[in-house]
Amino acid sequence: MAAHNATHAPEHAPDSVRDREIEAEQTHLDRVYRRLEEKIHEAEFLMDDAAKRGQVGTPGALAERDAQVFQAGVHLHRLNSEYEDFLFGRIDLLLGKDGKKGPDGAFTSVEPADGAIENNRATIAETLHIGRLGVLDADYSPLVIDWRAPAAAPFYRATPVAPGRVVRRRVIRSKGRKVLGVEDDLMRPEITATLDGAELPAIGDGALMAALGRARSHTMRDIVASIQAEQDKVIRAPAASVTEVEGGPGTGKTAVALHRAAYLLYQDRRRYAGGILIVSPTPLLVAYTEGVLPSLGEEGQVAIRALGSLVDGAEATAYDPPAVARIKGSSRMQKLLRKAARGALELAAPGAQPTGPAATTAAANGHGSGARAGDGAGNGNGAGDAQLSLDDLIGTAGNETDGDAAGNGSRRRRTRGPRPGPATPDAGPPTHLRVVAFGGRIELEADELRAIRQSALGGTAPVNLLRPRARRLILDALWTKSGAARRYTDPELAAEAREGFDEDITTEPDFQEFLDAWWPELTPRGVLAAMADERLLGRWARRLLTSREVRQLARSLQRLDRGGQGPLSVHDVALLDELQMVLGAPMRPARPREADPLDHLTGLEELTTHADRMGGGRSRRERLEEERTDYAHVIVDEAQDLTPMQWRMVGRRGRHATWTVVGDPAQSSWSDPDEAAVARDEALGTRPRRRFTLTVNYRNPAEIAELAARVLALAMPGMASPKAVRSTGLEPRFALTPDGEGPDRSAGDAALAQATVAEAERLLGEVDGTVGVVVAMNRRAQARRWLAPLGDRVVALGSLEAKGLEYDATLVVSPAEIADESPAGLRVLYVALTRATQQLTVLSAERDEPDAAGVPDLLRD
Ligand SMILES: Nc1ncnc2c1ncn2[C@@H]1O[C@H](COP(=O)(O)OP(=O)(O)OP(=O)(O)O)[C@@H](O)[C@H]1O
Repeated sequence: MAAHNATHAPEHAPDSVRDREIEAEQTHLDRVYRRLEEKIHEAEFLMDDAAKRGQVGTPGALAERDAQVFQAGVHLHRLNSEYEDFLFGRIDLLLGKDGKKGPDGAFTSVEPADGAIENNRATIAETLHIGRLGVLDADYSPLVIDWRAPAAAPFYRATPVAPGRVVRRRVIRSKGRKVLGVEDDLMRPEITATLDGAELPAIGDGALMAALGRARSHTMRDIVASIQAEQDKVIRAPAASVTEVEGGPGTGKTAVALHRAAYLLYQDRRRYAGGILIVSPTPLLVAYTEGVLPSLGEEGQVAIRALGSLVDGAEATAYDPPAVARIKGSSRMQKLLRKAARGALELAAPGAQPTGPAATTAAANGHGSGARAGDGAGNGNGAGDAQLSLDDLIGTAGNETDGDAAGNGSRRRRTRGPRPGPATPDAGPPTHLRVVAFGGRIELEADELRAIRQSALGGTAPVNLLRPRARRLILDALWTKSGAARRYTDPELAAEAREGFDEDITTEPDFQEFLDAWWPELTPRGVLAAMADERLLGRWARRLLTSREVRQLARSLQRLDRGGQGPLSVHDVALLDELQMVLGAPMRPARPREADPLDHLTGLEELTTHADRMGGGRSRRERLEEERTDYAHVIVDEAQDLTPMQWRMVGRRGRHATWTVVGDPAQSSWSDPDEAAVARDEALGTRPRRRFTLTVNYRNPAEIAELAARVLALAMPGMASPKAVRSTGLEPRFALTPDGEGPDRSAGDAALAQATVAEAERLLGEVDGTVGVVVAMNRRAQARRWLAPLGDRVVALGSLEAKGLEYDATLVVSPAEIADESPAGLRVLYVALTRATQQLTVLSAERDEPDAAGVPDLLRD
């Protein structure tokens, strides 16, 4: 049921009635604030009392005290927060069918009692006020119902078709403690209802329209006062599975996703506090939306992260052209990265931790080891032939030899030349290992070392975690070559001798250096940097990428230095995450994923809980961070844009999670949706799925939606566009600019700049709020320069950056340029055309082939 005809806006009531109704709501709000003040005093007393009780008591009592302090603190913090509209709704209801009340004091029945309406007349039996938090009066009657409580559901769900008990739904607008206005929707316009003997009046034009008409700012507002029925179903859907939501532009997918997070926290705070991750496509969308949850009273409980900052220490700042993005996002990268990680081992330095030099030479003093080995083999049992003397231990790199050191059996550390610094890729890994033991040399040559490496790499375990296995294989090989095993008939003695042998070798710093160089600890950034070498990449990418793709990929990675430092793209970040898995050691977030609610409480920052004190010295924050490499619920916004590699990255964060996935295939900027669908299925696993579709466009006026639908028909023939909920009577405007692609490109650009600025200025004069100017990605920087003088109400955006955002007015510059950017260009253009809440201007260059009216070819009927 479409929301725009789901509510009946009432006739205008006279001002005196309006004033009286506002006055009535003011009286209620005053009562609520008086009660809140009482609650604040109670909370303060509780905290004071708890602090006085100090450290005394049993562990159980202390834990209980901590819990009390925590609860009181959270409550206090919330009550003290300045909400613009703490109380925002009211429903007037008929008597319930069974007359039963729930724990919040409200009737539970959805349906009215038989006989509640007679001859189209009825009496209001219950009035509920809805707010951001529940507040009970001293006698436990509900003063305000939390918007997420079951009793509040009819506020969102009731429609004239299925009104249930609701007669009138009212949205109350307030600022601080002052009620500013009310907007009513009648769910049963055909009946005359009375409240306390007086007829129930209806005020205003309907809450939804009032909300939609407001000017947009740089941050998104919550929609708690006007959530529509189809949206409410998604918000309150059970969390036990995967909730998939599709809907066109402006249908409220992002808004619904955010409100769902708040709802889940309300439903099961113990499970979800700090454990919900919202993945957003861009930092711009994160910045736009991150104020919504705090406005719903959920400060610091949900991690909202952009795809480019999901990984420890990485922050995407660079942009990959579509062809490169396509390679990096493709699931072929999985295999390629595994090969690259294994291949990087051969390079000694790329990917190696830059700690410690590679062992290109080595010598050991052998004292401790020789003595110990001797003790073990000789002393105890007189097995004279067991004189193990580990004299020297040498690893060599390249063609460097250590004949002297090996030959003279010196027990002193040799004097060396300057030790090598951190290994460079050119140095290569050591190719020999030489140990002098039992007075003779034991050597492992290049092919033997290679065979050992191959054998160690045989499994699927992470490369860095295979090092101990490789070390063991080396020791086995050295022991076998020493022939020592043959000298022992007694297995116990043999084992003892072997133990001594191993210990002597492994405690030598030079052996450690050899290992560091031969099996370096690889880092994701290092491996990525190694892939910038086209020749190596070509080897690793055999049968996976074409030679053209190899060239494109290698070039794009050349913006990183050898350690892998340098600007990363959003696609590189997913590769780093994959490499982290291939190499081993789980990623940790750089920043805390969630703020500890305790930190927000004035005066409580210093407080430690009993659990903290018992927690082995780790802070509460540290424990929370550790717990949250895996989330309890993952919400993916703009899911249509995730590449296969990004799905893998996000999937790893929700292995045990339930999911909410919202998106619109028609807005996908990823070129191969089928490949992404496979990766998405893998990430979501076999959990049952619940699907919802949102059908009403709350953002664009019908005039703009209609124009965008023409591009939708080209981009995704047959796909239905959502129904616009309102119309402004303002048709989109078409403007022309001289061609930007002529022989003198700079002259063309100057003309484009002039036209862009002029149109943006015109729009600034037309709307109160923001103006978004959308250009092709490669014009981003240019457009920012052009528009900088116009102030911060104007924002210049590359086409891919516009995702999810909205502006009062939008200027789309050269649709053809945007559409030609990538194979998904038409869908990206569809996104650009659906950003405006009020006015749209399309500026064409010659490339757009505009007609006489200035309408570009792509947008003609
Ligand atoms: N029930 C509602 N009441 C008031 N405003 C609403 C409602 N639903 C959505 N909106 C508003 O409509 C606009 C579009 O919502 P939102 O950005 O969530 O849509 P979307 O489906 O994510 O769009 P897109 O796919 O284009 O990113 C926002 O300004 C949002 O606040």
